[in-house]
Amino acid sequence: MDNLVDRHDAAIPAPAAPGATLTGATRAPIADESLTISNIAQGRQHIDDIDAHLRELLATRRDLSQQIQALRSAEGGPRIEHARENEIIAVWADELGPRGVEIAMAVLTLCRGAASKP
Ligand SMILES: C=C(O[C@@H]1C=C(C(=O)O)C=C[C@H]1O)C(=O)O
Repeated sequence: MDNLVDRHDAAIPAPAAPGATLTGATRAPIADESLTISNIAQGRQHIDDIDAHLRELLATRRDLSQQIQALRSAEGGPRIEHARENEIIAVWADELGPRGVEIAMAVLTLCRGAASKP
């Protein structure tokens, strides 16, 4: 996968090539770093790093989601599975409340496109 940390111009990058394997984190987990800051610029650098990490995770999540959707479609199933999505949304809601629901919905829309009308 591209080095997304240096791609501040990028929106959500293209998914990894089909068949690409997950090799784990490419940098030290942010949680291991000291997040005590001594100035605004340093705090903003941490935030930029976290945002880049989030975008990288989202690209990987979207790729996995699209593979699952393709496998289900190939078996004649629906692309979208509402029961599974409700489980995901509930976890985000438990952790973060109404804003968690909004984030979960945005993540799902990113990963599976717009839900078709019933
Ligand atoms: C990835 C899946 O397919 C769709 C996408 C989901 C997702 O991006 O999390 C969840 C449910 C489905 O609507 C799945 O069923 O797990």
